[in-house]
Amino acid sequence: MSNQEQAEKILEGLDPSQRRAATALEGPVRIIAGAGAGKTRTITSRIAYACAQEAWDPSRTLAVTFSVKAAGELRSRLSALGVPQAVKAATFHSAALHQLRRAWPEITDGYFPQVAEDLRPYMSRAFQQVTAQEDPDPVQLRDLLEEVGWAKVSLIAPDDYTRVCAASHRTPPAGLEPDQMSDVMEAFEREKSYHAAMDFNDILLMTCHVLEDFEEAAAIIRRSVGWLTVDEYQDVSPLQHRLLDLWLGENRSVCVVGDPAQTIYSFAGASSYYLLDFDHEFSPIAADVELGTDYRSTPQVVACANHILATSPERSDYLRLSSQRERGPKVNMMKYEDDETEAAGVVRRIQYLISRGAQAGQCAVLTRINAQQSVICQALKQAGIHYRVRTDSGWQRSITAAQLAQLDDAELLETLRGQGPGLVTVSTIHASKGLEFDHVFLVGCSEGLMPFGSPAAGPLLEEERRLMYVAVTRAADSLHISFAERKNQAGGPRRSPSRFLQG
Ligand SMILES: Nc1ncnc2c1ncn2[C@@H]1O[C@H](COP(=O)(O)OP(=O)(O)OP(=O)(O)O)[C@@H](O)[C@H]1O
Repeated sequence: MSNQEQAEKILEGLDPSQRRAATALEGPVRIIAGAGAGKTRTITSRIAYACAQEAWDPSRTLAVTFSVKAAGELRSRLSALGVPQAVKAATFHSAALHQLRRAWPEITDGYFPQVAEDLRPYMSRAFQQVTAQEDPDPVQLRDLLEEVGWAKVSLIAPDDYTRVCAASHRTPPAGLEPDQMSDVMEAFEREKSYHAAMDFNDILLMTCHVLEDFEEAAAIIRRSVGWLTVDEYQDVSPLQHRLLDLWLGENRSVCVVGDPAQTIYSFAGASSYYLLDFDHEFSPIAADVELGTDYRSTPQVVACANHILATSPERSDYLRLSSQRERGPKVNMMKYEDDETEAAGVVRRIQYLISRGAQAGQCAVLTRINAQQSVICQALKQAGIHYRVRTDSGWQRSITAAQLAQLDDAELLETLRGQGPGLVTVSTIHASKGLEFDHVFLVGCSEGLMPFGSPAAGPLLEEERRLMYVAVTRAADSLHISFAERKNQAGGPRRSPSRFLQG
C-alpha cells in the first residue's frame, strides 16, 4: 500500500469534523470535543496521518496528557494505527523528567535529585520548624501538601503567597496565618534540597528553569518537540502552560484538545482559560474544530447531560452534544429511604442487568466521595458480585490473586486494563474520567453530596456541575440516578434531591 493510500485509510473511520481536525497538520489547531465525541480517536488519527504522509518526523513528535492511564491509552491507540514507535506519548511529568535527565550532566556536576514518593516527612519537619508545634496530624499534613502543590502549579512563589491570600480571601490550611504558610513553603523546599529530593511539580519547574536559562540544553529539548499534541487541555495549570510555552518557543506546531465542560480539577490549579483563550494566544490559528457528536451515549443520556449544563452561567463555553445512537432506555431516577437501601437497590438492579446478559465489567457505580463507597461495596459483597474500587491511587480488587489466576489470558488482560467482564467498578467520579461503561449508577444525587457541600452560586458550584456532567457522560446505554433521603435508619437530616436534577 502506498503512503498516500495508507494515510487515506487512517481517515476512514472519522466524521467530517474529526477529519478536518486530523488533516490540519501545520500551525496551531484547537479541538473542542464534547464527551464521547472521539477526541482520542481524532488526535491519534491526526498523528498517524501526519506520519503516514511523512509530514512530521516521528522522532520529534510528542503527545502529552495528564494521567499514566491516558498516556498508555494513547500509546496503544497509536500503535494500533501503525504509528512508528519513535512517536512519544507520555504524561507531562514523564516527558519533562526524561528531558531533565538528559540535560542534567550538561548543566551541573551535582547528583540528579530523587523524585520523592512520600513528601510527608519533609512537610512535617517544615511545619515543626516554623510553628515549633508537634507533628501536624495526617489531615493537616495532607492539606499542607495540597496547598504547596496548588501554589506551585499556580506559579505562586512563597514570597507572593501572603499577597495572593489577601487578594483572593484564601485561608491557609492547618490554622496557619498566610505568612506562616509562606515560611512553611520555604522550609519545605529547603528540606527537600537538603535531602536531594524533588516533588512532582519540581520536575516541571526545573525543566522550565533549564529551558529559560540554559540555551544549549533548551535548544536540544526544543528540537525534540517538533510537533506537540496536548490532550485534556482544559485541565492545564499555569505551570504546565508555562512549560508548553517554553517547549514551543517560536514553534507553532501545536494541537490542543479538550472540553471546557470537563474541567474537574480547578481546586488543584487546573483552568479551562487556556483552552478558551487559545485562539487569541496563538492567533491566527490554522484550524478551530468543534466535535459535538456523542458516539458513546444514547439520546436519553445525552439529553440528561445537556440538561445539567443548560442552567450554568458558563453554558456559552460548553458544547451542546447530540447523540449519534439509537434511542435507549429512559434515564432511571430513584429515591431511597437511606444509604443502605439505596445500595441494595442499586445492587438488585445490577443483578437484574447481569441476568439479562449485561457484563459485570460494563457496570459502574459512581460516587462523589470515597466515603460513599463502603456501603456499596458491602452490598455487592453480600450479593456475591465481584467488584473493584477505583481510587486515584489505583485499583483495589475484591477478587483474590487465586481467583485472578483462574481467569483466562484475555479476561486477565481485560481485567488488568480495567475492562474485564467479571468485575463491577465502584469509582469516584474523578477517577472515572475518560472511562466508559454500558450501565452507570450515579448514587448520592442529593444536595450536600452532589453538589458536594451545596455551595452558593459561583465557581465551586460550577465545578460540581461539571463533575455531574462527567459522571453522566460515562454511560453508554443506561443511566441510573439515585439518592437516599437519609443517611441511615437512625435519622439524620432529611436530604433533598440535587438541584442539578430539577426542571
Ligand atoms: N467517527 C466515529 N464513528 C464511530 N464511532 C466513533 C467515532 N468517533 C468516536 N467513536 C466512538 O465513540 C467513543 C468515544 O470515543 P473516544 O474514546 O475517542 O472519546 P473521547 O472523546 O476521548 O471521550 P471522553 O472525552 O468522553 O472520555 C468510542 O467508543 C469511539 O470508538
